Amino acid sequence: MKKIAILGSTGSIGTQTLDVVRENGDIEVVSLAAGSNTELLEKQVREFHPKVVCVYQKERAADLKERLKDKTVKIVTGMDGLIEAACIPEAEIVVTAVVGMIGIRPTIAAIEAGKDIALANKETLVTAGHLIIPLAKEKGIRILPVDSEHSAIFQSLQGNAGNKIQKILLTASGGPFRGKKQEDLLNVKVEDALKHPNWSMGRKITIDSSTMINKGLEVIEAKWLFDVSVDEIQVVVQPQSVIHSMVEYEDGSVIAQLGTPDMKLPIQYALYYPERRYLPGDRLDFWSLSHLDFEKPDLDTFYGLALAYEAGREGGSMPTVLNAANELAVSMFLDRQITYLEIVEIIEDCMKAHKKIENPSLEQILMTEQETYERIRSRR
Ligand SMILES: NC(=O)C1=CN([C@@H]2O[C@H](COP(=O)(O)OP(=O)(O)OC[C@H]3O[C@@H](n4cnc5c(N)ncnc54)[C@H](OP(=O)(O)O)[C@@H]3O)[C@@H](O)[C@H]2O)C=CC1
Ligand SMILES: CC(=O)[C@@H](O)[C@H](O)COP(=O)(O)O
Ligand SMILES: [Mn+2]
Repeated sequence: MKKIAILGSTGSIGTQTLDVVRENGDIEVVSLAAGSNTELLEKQVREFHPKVVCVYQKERAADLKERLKDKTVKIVTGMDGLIEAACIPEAEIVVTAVVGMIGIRPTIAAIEAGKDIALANKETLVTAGHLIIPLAKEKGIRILPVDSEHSAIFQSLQGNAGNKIQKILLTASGGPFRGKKQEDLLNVKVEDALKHPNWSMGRKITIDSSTMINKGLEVIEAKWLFDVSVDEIQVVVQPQSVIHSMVEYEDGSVIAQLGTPDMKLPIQYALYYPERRYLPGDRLDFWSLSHLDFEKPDLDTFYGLALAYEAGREGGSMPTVLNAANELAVSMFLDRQITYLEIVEIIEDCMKAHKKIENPSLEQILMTEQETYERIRSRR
């Protein structure tokens, strides 16, 4: 039995990971972690019987203890608890499906403890890729991509070890506002931005897709995962989200991975790599799929993507500023404290004001995060 830990088990990726576990029947879940959703954590503990369960918010721990008083499960909380869930000795693979750069410390701790990482939590690699990738190499652990595009690239690289990549073609749906101009986005409501055309996902990433900041984060994520520069990554809008990404080799061959938009595929591929298993669900039907479209991204309207390229080129602490500013701005937009267009305005303002640190330590990354939050809060 393969043994896994799931950080972010109550979210979109976390629950789909548990679907994959349930459908296969040969994976043991040894720890679970979430932020505050004790109701769902209780159900998950009763179904999957982990040894450790973490609820990050300390004020929710008493509720979880009460709910699980008849069960023999260790209940932990806070950052120490999240790290304990990530480092549980039994786990071979840690699925990092928490949202945001809160994932940095447990991911680093899990790598140090020798765990393979099935990585969905892109914000961790965006902000701390320069620490995580060398550490993973040093410890000889695998970082298996879960993000659909990165899984597609990883799949397109199979059997091509040693061959030079000419470029990575990172596909984007274009989000719900594809084809719109800045002036069309003045009055965007939260509900409009949460309508992703193809994927059902958590709220934060869905907003990120609508601004195309998600694609910007993915460019930086791909830079770290595949050891390329951001300028070797070309974003291609593919509105149907059927081509999940592609790799162009130096002989001009382009290898792609295609499929229906279903995150269970990359999750299962990461958990069983290099094995492919049967996955129930819809299949692509090329007789009814009449056409596929391709477009160049509109970097004037979606200039957050251009800012992400800039942050990726600059490196150092700049991607942390991009990411932290986005995390706070998106949560403020979701709380209806700022307008839609202010999300990217805030990111640009924070990046302009930041004095870059070349090779930031973990402490400097977390300090930069706090400084970015303080700058945004002092705007009001
Ligand atoms: N959803 C998708 O299809 C895809 C997601 N990703 C990436 O995967 C990650 C997760 O996304 P998604 O599943 O959509 O997000 P969700 O918002 O659906 O889920 C987030 C999860 O993280 C937990 N969480 C939040 N804060 C903490 C904390 N401080 N400590 C522990 N757990 C915490 C939440 O717990 P609680 O429920 O208690 O708040 C929840 O389980 C993101 O980085 C996203 O970019 C990448 C590709 C596709
Ligand atoms: C499913 C997944 O991996 C998301 O990151 C998805 O790619 C979002 O879609 P867009 O950012 O392309 O709109
Ligand atoms: Mn993606």
